[in-house]
Amino acid sequence: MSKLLRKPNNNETPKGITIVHEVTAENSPLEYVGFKVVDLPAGTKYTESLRKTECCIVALTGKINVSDQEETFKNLGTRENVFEKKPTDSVYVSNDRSFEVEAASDARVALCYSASEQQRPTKLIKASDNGIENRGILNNKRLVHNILPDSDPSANSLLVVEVFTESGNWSSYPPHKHDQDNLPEESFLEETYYHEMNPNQGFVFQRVYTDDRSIDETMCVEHGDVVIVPAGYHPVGVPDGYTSYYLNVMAGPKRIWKFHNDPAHEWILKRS
Ligand SMILES: O=C[C@H](O)[C@@H](O)[C@H](O)CC(=O)O
Repeated sequence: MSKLLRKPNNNETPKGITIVHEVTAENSPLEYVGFKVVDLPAGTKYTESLRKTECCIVALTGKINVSDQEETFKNLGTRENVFEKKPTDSVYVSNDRSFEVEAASDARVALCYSASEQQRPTKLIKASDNGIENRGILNNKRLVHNILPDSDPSANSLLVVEVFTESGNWSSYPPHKHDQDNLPEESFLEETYYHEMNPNQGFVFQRVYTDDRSIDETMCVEHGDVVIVPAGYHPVGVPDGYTSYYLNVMAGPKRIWKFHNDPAHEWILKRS
């Protein structure tokens, strides 16, 4: 199995909380991005103290209350299933702060991390704050919810976005990359994909490849899997009959999303 593909670990804690995924600098090739998926049964609490990292807490499904020990945001979350395709609520918590996530119902939460030195205010990112985009044409149409885009100055290095791709369509397509710290041409952002499928027995194909093919992995990605993108192009193809969801976390030396399309496939954009 590709080293870029992570199956759910489902590590249960004594409190009954399940750490579904945990991607760190220690267990991955990533230096800037960290990622967790946590399942919280109703009534349980997950707490964490951040050091020099910032975190965007995304209420993937269910209802949660989030506190940073100074403010409490109650009744967050808008959906029981991501495929309701409603934007959801998130909370940005900066470095050197602690937070608590309390499950008001059974909940699945994504914790999106990146390096941060300059502490910023905690911020509720309401579902209605998400920038909505219908991106692409023909068979590369997708729905994008910009949760924490580079146009939002709330964070130091973190970018968070979720994408829905319908049956028979491609996304992150034409293939693009952002693995060079070479602005204004391109920015360097590592990336993680957290995937869900509807129906959940489905799969997508995701390829991660570099120009020199030093990385060239084509993966069959299933419901609940994570794909790690340290570098390279990273297109996703969705088989007929299924809908794909993924949550992206990106971070790098500069908080700008400036990607470079694979020249071999950029002609795709010229069709009407
Ligand atoms: O670089 C960003 C990620 O690849 C996705 O968020 C991608 O941009 C989604 C898309 O445009 O299909």
